[in-house]
Amino acid sequence: MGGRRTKYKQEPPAPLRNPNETRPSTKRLGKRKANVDHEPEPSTNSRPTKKAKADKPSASKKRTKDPEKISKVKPTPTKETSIPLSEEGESDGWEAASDLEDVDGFAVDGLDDLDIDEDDDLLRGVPEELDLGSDDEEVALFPQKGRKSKQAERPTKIIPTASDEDSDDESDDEDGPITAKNIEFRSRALDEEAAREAELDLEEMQNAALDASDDEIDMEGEEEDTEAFHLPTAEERAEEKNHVADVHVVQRRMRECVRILGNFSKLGAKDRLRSEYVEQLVSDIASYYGYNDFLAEKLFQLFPVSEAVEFFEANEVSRPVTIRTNTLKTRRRDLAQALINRGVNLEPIGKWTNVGLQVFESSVPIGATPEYLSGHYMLQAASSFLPVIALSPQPNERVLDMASAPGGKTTHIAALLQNTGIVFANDANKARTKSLTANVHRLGCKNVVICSYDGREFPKVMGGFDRVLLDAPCSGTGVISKDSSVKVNKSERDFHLLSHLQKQLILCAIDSVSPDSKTGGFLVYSTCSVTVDENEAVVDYALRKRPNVKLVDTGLGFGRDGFTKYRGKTFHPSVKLTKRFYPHVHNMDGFYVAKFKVEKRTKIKAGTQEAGSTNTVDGDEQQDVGFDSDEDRAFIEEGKRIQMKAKGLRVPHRRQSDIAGKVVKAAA
Ligand SMILES: C[S@@+](CC[C@H](N)C(=O)[O-])C[C@H]1O[C@@H](n2cnc3c(N)ncnc32)[C@H](O)[C@@H]1O
Repeated sequence: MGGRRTKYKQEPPAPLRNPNETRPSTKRLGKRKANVDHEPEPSTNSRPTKKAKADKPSASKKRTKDPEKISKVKPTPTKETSIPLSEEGESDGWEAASDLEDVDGFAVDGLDDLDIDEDDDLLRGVPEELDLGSDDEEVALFPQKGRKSKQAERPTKIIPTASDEDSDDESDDEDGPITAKNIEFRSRALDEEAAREAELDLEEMQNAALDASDDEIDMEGEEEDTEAFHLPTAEERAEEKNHVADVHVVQRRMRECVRILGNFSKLGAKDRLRSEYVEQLVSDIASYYGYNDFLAEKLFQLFPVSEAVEFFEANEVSRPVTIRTNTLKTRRRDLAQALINRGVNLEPIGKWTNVGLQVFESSVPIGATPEYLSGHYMLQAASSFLPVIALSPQPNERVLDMASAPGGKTTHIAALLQNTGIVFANDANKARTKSLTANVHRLGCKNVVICSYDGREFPKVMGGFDRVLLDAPCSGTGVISKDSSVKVNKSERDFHLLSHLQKQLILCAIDSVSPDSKTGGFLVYSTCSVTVDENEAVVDYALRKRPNVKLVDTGLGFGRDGFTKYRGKTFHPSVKLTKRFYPHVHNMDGFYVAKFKVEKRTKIKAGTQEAGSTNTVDGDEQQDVGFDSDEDRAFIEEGKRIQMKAKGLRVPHRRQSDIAGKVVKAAA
């Protein structure tokens, strides 16, 4: 039996890059699909699963068949054809490009109460990345080819489609192009595929027990390898930092650390601590994938050891290009047919959406087709459909999209409202509302009012909404494959400031929802970040500050449950109802979605409420968001300090220990 030891010995070193060299891009779009409907359990074993093995033949079959499929309709793009998104290879006529230029404007407009002053680079820096986050139309402008990562080779399908499996139904040729006639059939086939996947999952779970006993056997032989592996001492690590690390050495060391940490009591060197292996692994991950040490560690902590590596690997690969059918103008089957006729190879995304299409290859610029220009679809990341599906707006409702530019979700809401009711699409960054306006017009949304307030001004500006979406400004740690600058430009302080802003915004969003709504009374909070500070911690804070809200099921049907415990913090048990999405599990951007039901405020007896809470009055009266608890003091003081400085007043020096202590406490 080939144990792990044998596998590692036989495995030739994978092609590696020098971490100090520019990393060749691994981006190649739309080639891989995976299964969101049946998400795999976190892998703790690097060997291919049985399910994965079973998937392989159909995956390779698909690769060989796709070009033929296209050639029936249009000149065949080569297998290496990337997906042009516009004539020039960038977003021509596509607002996302201008969004990037708007970034500075956003920094000033969006966060001016949040301590922006001239020499506070960090505060300027934070928002610059925020809007790169879940901007829907920023789907990989330049699909590139290059090193195919381990993640890209994973055969697990994340977005299942009918044509991945042969159909028994001879009335529909799954290898043929999607037509108006067969698209219904193929959607049905997705359900069947999902059922088959469920069976495979079950089988895989049953086999896991057998695999575990195999591992025991493998481990015995592996001990020899452990002897050969030397974990550098602190001095050796310091010395190594002075040189360019050999990537082969780094890669082997990462593999060894993962393996040893998987069974530390047996494989760990007797004179070394587990934490030393972890420290080495995090440091190697940071240098190998190009993260700063702080962020590498922060992200590493979210997962079991071997899964963490999968997450980092997945961030090196582009997510599939996906589009959302604008049902105000067309139907998915008609859009699919129109694009197929233009030489686009596409398929429905998965059963969880009836408007999404995944684009595999295209011989035309997907961001400049006549269908695109006439608003038949939005280029939109699959993850970005999720908050609106969770929001589930109903016709004739009054909806607030509190941070809406460039409008991927606003236009989706407008479509679900079928152009009835009203959507207030707000964004603090005035410059970014240009692209929002353009998208609203292009998609033919007639029920949208665009405004530009700081979200923290709601509900003073207006309230009483049936539903509110807060797709919050965030660090973008879920979209690193789109914006790799996040890897190096986020510090601890960024996360504290962001988390604080998100906490302020979520309270304002809650207070903007009408508890008297006949049809709604819901808030959806989402981010394109995977950190707990920006997600569960914010949601938990809202639950504590607003006893009139409760979390409800998102209705999404997939995704990992939110953390209820994390690194010594305990959140409300209902935080489990919130959902996390990961690139390495769902093959979509990292994302977080929470759905709240807002109830009527009740009178709470004096003394039972934290200072700063607003939930002390009956009726409609909306009060200011209180931020006077201990938790907020550090931020308030920091804000005052910066405001004084901006006014030219003499500011007392910031005591380092004070700031670090208070801010860390506040964020805890
Ligand atoms: C993640 S993006 C929103 C993407 C958008 N929902 C979509 O689907 O296209 C976050 C947005 O929040 C905006 N923003 C930042 N701070 C804000 C604030 N205090 N109030 C309102 N909007 C804010 C940014 O300008 C940015 O456009």
